[in-house]
Amino acid sequence: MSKKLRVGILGATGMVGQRYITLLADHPWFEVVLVAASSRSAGKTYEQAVAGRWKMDEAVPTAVRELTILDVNQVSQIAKQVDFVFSAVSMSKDEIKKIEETYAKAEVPVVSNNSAHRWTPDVPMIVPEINPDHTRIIKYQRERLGTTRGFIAVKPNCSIQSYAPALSAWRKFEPTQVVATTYQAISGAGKTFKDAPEILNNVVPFISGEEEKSEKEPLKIWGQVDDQKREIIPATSPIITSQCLRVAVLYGHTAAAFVNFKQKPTKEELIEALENYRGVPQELKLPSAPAQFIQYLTEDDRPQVRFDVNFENGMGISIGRLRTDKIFDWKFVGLSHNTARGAAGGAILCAELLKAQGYITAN
Ligand SMILES: N[C@@H](CC=O)C(=O)O
Repeated sequence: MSKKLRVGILGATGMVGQRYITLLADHPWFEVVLVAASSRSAGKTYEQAVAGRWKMDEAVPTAVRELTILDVNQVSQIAKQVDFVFSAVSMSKDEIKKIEETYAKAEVPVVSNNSAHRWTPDVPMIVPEINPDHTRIIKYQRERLGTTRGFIAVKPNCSIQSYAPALSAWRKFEPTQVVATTYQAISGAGKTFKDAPEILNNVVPFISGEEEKSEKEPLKIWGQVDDQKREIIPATSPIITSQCLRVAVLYGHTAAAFVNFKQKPTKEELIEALENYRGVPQELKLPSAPAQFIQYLTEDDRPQVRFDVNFENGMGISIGRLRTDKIFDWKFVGLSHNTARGAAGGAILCAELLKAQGYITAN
């Protein structure tokens, strides 16, 4: 068996960092050898640093308990010890942009959960089933950064994962207009019910920056690599408008969506397109790839967070309630796991794709 790639987690103590740690505990290709966080946690063991703030159901994996946390700003020291890093650092957007680029320039591939670089034109924003070919922009990014190994790749916001996969499966029917209302879990804000008592018996109709991300990010994912401009040119349709609400759910973002199409597909055609949607992760059988990317549920009261959020270990998308509408052509409800597919799990699948394509290698 070939040696595992050495991974560092930047921002290892936060909720997304903790999810990386648990999802990577028995990963066949990657081994967490380094954990980094802010200077407040640096010098502590991982177990000490997360004591009293560990939010996962699983115990802290034995292999990382005794790792000493490094300061994320110790870039050259960290660069020597890893083959690549996952970034879930919590800083201002400008600081994140800068530190992720510093790692890339230190020849460390960075797979990021943060939004800071999502609109950097030569940074691919990847959902491996949808736009695996966008990774070819990395050669231009490396030329700009002056690197041979280092680069930045990002995953999109968790809010889009409940409806963008269905719209991707339906691209051939040319969606023109989409309304998507999301009902987002509190873990998306890094909280549990213990930290967020204000959400009980409540719906909060505002999540900062979320609606813009929900409307724009799918367009970059459906865009094209322009070899002349050396950037990814976003698609111009469909027009998406969205409202994002925080609800009293721990894990699972639900979307209620309406769609108009240029072509006029039947319900059977739409369901068939969902169920047969396969991508490179399924073809290559990447370790975190769901066998079935999208399931269609026929029961009137599904998808439900309680029953469906863990479909395919939280890496599959559940769609249901597809029906015609008085104003739009079709409406449907979608559900995705926001910290698995929507955050750390999506980034791990992205890193698996990058390894399979030869962009992440042993240093
Ligand atoms: N911003 C999201 C998290 C997704 O990445 C949320 O607040 O739910």
